[in-house]
Amino acid sequence: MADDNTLLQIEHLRMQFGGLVAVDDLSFNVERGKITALIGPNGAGKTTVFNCITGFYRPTGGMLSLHTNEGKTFLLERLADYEITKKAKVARTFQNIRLFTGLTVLENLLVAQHNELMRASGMTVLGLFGFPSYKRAAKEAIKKAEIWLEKINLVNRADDPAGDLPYGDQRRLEIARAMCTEPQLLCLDEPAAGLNPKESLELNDLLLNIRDVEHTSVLLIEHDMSVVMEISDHVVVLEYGSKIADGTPEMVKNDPKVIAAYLGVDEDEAASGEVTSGGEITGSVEISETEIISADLQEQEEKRS
Ligand SMILES: Nc1ncnc2c1ncn2[C@@H]1O[C@H](COP(=O)(O)OP(=O)(O)OP(=O)(O)O)[C@@H](O)[C@H]1O
Repeated sequence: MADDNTLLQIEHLRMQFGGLVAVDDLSFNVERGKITALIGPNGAGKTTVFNCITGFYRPTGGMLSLHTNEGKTFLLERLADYEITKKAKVARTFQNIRLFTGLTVLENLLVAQHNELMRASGMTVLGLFGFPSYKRAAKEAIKKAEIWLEKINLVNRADDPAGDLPYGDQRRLEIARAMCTEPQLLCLDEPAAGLNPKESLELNDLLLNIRDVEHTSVLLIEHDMSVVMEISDHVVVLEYGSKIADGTPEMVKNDPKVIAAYLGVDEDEAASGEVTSGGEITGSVEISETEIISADLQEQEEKRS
């Protein structure tokens, strides 16, 4: 059910690749002004859901209704990817960083505003030189870039090539670049992948700022439980393409189905409180964040190398 607080309503989403059902009858809502995390073991279908939302894949079935803050509704499954970005105001980042590494940090933030600048130029070369609207838009673009440079603490590196930045700074720059397009929904695919604990904390601060100051809704795929449990308002858990849990971080963390999915044990075993990921017998079971985090760090290291 959607109400005024629902920004994105996903209903009975299905995505099939030949004989493989990657996402099966998935329904959940992304609330306006909240951080929603989509989690699940490798291959659960998380990135496929993102690809359906952002128009990279045309879903096999289901509806994706985006209700903008201005009261318009867009059926994303019927739009091309560029329309989803431009009209429905959905921005995304990818698992692998996709900055323009040869451009400076500032240029990366300005390129993101290219559409706005072209519109202000009247789409003509003359416009580029003469239109007052273009000059005004250019000034605003620089102002917006400066604001984001400050938010991500990179004012001093504005003129350096983006590719020279440390990994954590590149991740935050990519998010800032997406924010320069003024999205209503920001989709982040594993933003904490490969970050060290200090960089993870900086990422948390940035995402909380995006929610609380920019009032932008965030949907994030994340394996790093220190990020998910710390900043999410709502967590949806997928396993084999289906939803197995949907609730607050606290509810999800203690759900036997989720514990079983992560630890690779039976749900009954998980519910009985007798199994840990190391196979030891204990009196209580909860997803061990440190164990998941260390397993993820190992995986992230492998992805980076
Ligand atoms: N274009 C595609 N063609 C065929 N199969 C695909 C395609 N994209 C994804 N899949 C399959 O769909 C399933 C879900 O993949 P997906 O990448 O969505 O999982 P994920 O939860 O994001 O995994 P991870 O956490 O490892 O990134 C996998 O079995 C994957 O191999």
